Amino acid sequence: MSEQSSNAARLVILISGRGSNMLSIIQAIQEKHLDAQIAAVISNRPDAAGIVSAQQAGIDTQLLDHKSFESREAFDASLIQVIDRYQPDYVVLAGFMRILTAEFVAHYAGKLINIHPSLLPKFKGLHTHQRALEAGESEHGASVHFVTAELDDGPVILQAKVPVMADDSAETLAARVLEQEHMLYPAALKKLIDEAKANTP
Ligand SMILES: Nc1nc2c(c(=O)[nH]1)N[C@@H](CN(C=O)c1ccc(C(=O)N[C@@H](CCC(=O)O)C(=O)O)cc1)CN2
Ligand SMILES: NCC(=O)N[C@@H]1O[C@H](COP(=O)([O-])[O-])[C@@H](O)[C@H]1O
Repeated sequence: MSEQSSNAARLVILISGRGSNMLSIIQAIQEKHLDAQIAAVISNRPDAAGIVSAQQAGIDTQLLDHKSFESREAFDASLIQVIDRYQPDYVVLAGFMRILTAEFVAHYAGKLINIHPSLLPKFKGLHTHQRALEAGESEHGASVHFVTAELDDGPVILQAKVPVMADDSAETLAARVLEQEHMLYPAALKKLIDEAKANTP
């Protein structure tokens, strides 16, 4: 990774799959659109392709397989121990597919964010694109929000909208939304980081 400023925001990114949103953040940092550094990328799935991508970018990676733990609480407690080694300013969920416990959320209150593929508060949860089509929505999109114990219910930081086309499938709509996500997440992080700097004496 290229050098960042000495006070660059430290990010730990959590993924479960390909990590395309993680890659958009890496690119924004490399192109100096985002004054941040990625301290680590952590996945709950051994097969997450994004882990290889992060390693190729020279970023420290950790695997914490949730299936190796007897409970959600035990997984989350172990995840906190791993994350806290890096002392992040923000914990960034990027295609991370585990519901986090209230204890985990409270531990990172105000610094835990997620990107969700819908215009919250519409379509919380999974299968958002199919649900938007079934609801006859004329527009759809993605939201970056603070994570709370309640699923996909936290304060929205930034949103991006796309039109729903008459011949859209869930796949074509998802692709249009994902294209916007890749601009939205770096923009949302920049907003948070700039606001934090403005509020720092
Ligand atoms: N407490 C919270 N945890 C998480 C939030 C949140 O807002 N509050 N956001 C999600 C991200 N997410 C949608 O944006 C989401 C992720 C996962 C699931 C889900 O049902 N997961 C299942 C397992 C699914 C799988 O492994 O494929 C589960 O955890 O049992 C719903 C929404 C991240 N966490
Ligand atoms: N509930 C969380 C969720 O559905 N996240 C979604 O997973 C997709 C893959 O992300 P990725 O390519 O960054 O891994 C993205 O569309 C993201 O919004």
